Amino acid sequence: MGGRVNEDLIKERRKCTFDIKELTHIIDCGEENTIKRKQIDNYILNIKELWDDVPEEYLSHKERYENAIKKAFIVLKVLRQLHTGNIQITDHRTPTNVYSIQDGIFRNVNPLLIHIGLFWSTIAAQASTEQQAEWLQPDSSMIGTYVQTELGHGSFIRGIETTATYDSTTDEFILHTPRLSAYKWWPGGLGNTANACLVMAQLYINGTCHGLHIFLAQIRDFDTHKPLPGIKVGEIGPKMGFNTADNGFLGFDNHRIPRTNMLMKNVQVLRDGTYVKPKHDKLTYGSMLLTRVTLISDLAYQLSKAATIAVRYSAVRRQSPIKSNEPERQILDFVSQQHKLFITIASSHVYRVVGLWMWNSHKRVTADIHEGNMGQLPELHALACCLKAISSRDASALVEQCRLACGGHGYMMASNLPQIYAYTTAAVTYEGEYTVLLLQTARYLVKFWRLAAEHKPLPQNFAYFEDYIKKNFEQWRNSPEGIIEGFKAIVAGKTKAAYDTLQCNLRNGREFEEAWNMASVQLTNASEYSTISRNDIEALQSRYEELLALIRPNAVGLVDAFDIRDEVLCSTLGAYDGRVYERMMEEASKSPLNEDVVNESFHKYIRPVTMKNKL
Ligand SMILES: CCCCCCCC/C=C\CCCCCCCCCCCCCC(=O)SCCNC(=O)CCNC(=O)[C@H](O)C(C)(C)COP(=O)(O)OP(=O)(O)OC[C@H]1O[C@@H](n2cnc3c(N)ncnc32)[C@H](O)[C@@H]1OP(=O)(O)O
Ligand SMILES: Cc1cc2nc3c(=O)[nH]c(=O)nc-3n(C[C@H](O)[C@H](O)[C@H](O)COP(=O)(O)OP(=O)(O)OC[C@H]3O[C@@H](n4cnc5c(N)ncnc54)[C@H](O)[C@@H]3O)c2cc1C
Repeated sequence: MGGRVNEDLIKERRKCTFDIKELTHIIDCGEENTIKRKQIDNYILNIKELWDDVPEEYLSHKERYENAIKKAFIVLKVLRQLHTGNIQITDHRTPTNVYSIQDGIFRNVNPLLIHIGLFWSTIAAQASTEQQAEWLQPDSSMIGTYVQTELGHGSFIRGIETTATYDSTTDEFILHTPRLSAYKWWPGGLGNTANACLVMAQLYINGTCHGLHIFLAQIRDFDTHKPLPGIKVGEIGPKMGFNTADNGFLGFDNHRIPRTNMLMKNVQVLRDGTYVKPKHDKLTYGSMLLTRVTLISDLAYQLSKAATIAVRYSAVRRQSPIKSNEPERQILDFVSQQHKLFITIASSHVYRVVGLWMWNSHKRVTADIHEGNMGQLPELHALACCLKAISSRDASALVEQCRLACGGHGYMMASNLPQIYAYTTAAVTYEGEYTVLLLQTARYLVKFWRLAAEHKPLPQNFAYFEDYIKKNFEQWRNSPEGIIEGFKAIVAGKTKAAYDTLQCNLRNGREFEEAWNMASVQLTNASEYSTISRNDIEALQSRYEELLALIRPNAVGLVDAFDIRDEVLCSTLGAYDGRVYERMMEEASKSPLNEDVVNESFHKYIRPVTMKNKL
């Protein structure tokens, strides 16, 4: 759409006091990455077949999927060309995320997300060298997905009921779904797209259960795409979001696969049925760990999208004067609006930095695991659980806050904020539900509190537990370092309170698991345990208000620095030129309800009633 840039946005950009490009390079982890990202954006944006004339909200459930799958395979082809062509992507999961352009292409989810993001990466991480050589061919016919959750079990995966029973007479595993609750339910791409999958199932050898293992199973014919005999597969129906992802269900009726289809890098079943244990029995959960780490950066990116839309809109939107004799003000001038929006910008930066840090930690710990050293895995798991849980919860709350900050127009699908919210809030549940993951972190913290309480040696990371017990905490200091000390006190105080409740429940004769359940609200909530006083809180509050005023002139510059193209933002409210009302009117004109001046329902249903007595 042509036209001049909104005057208020022009003024905002002139006011900015820092170099926007420099911040973009920092966000991208270097100018080189910015250049690479822009090259890829331009390359993909020039593929005309990837862009729709009709907004996808007007398509049916079936049409949405068909449109998305058409685009997904164009994107897959591009990806393969990019990997072999002039523009090299070496590490597609880096938090700089050159893949962000897909948000614009799909306005929803790539139906091949799990194929690319989980299926291939699980094979790469958990299959033996020989299996990888066979399965990871660039021209493979396999379109796969990651099949773990069942109708009856998602969080408590030890409860999974699908079985893989070794038959040594034929050298095969028999995959079986014993009852309705054991049907696989949810995997992305399973409904219509995938012809293969990685299945999490309970391994049985000679009547002994060895727990959960991952198996590669073909489920549809590579040529006809019909389900193989013994496979019942389909799509689960419309959801709050993710409607282009054809999430599916799957049941096995004694479906046979070769023994060599169990992922055997860390654990093996030999020809005679001998079971060779892994070095750590949670290595099978490795894909969940990696996805939790990756998600932190993805959620930071979703926050930057929501902030960009809401800040630009707030600079363009004028409503109400502050003083009655003045003209109406940009809504960005209201301090309460700044509070809603600037925290979203800040949170995006926080989770971007933390996501990068976690990404590097994951790389380091994985390298250690390759060398046989599992020592850092529990800490990484505890951190990934907590950070995935809070980043998803914060991100969905803040995206919703940005939507509300755009008033009624934020409720329009054309603002794209409802879609970003639906996408973001799903992350609170998938890949480990919020509370369930927080309880994993609590379990880790309580373990170290017990050591502290028993005056046993603690790792350096937990020295602050000892400080808390010895009352070595400093008085509150109103500074970044002081705030960190305050948080340490809160964690220590909260862990102590939960631990004490746990001990009290145990003393009262409860079994540990029951006592844990009773303490679980305390184990997941945070309270104020620091030495902060009422005066300190008031000082912090006024410092915060001063900072809002300092950020205000740079607000548009800060979101411009995220450098998200209009084609990715897909928002009438958030486009770079700020021509909000023109874009809204243009989008409205695409509604099929505007095709006829008088809709035919008038003649069928309305007129017979309203004109009844007059005919
Ligand atoms: C150009 C365009 C291109 C487009 C291309 C697209 C490509 C995109 C690529 C990348 C972009 C990425 C963007 C990211 C977006 C991603 C979107 C994702 C979409 C949706 C995916 C959803 C997938 C799923 O949901 S899969 C299913 C996930 N399910 C879960 O997470 C289940 C949760 N439950 C559990 O994990 C477990 O049950 C549990 C951990 C809660 C408990 O397990 P348990 O009962 O076996 O254990 P215990 O509680 O008894 O604990 C025992 C012991 O083990 C430790 N433990 C547990 N887990 C782990 C672990 N993972 N690692 C290490 N240790 C572990 C635990 O701490 C205990 O230790 P103790 O010492 O205390 O005994
Ligand atoms: C959009 C989307 C995509 C998905 N994609 C995939 C996929 O590709 N592959 C796949 O395998 N799965 C997928 N899933 C499934 C997802 O991983 C699970 O839904 C998720 O792990 C939560 O499990 P659940 O549904 O069993 O929830 P539940 O565990 O039934 O949660 C319900 C409630 O019970 C509480 N609860 C459960 N256990 C405990 C406990 N021990 N202590 C305290 N409270 C507890 C929870 O906190 C929650 O409040 C997807 C889900 C969604 C929404």
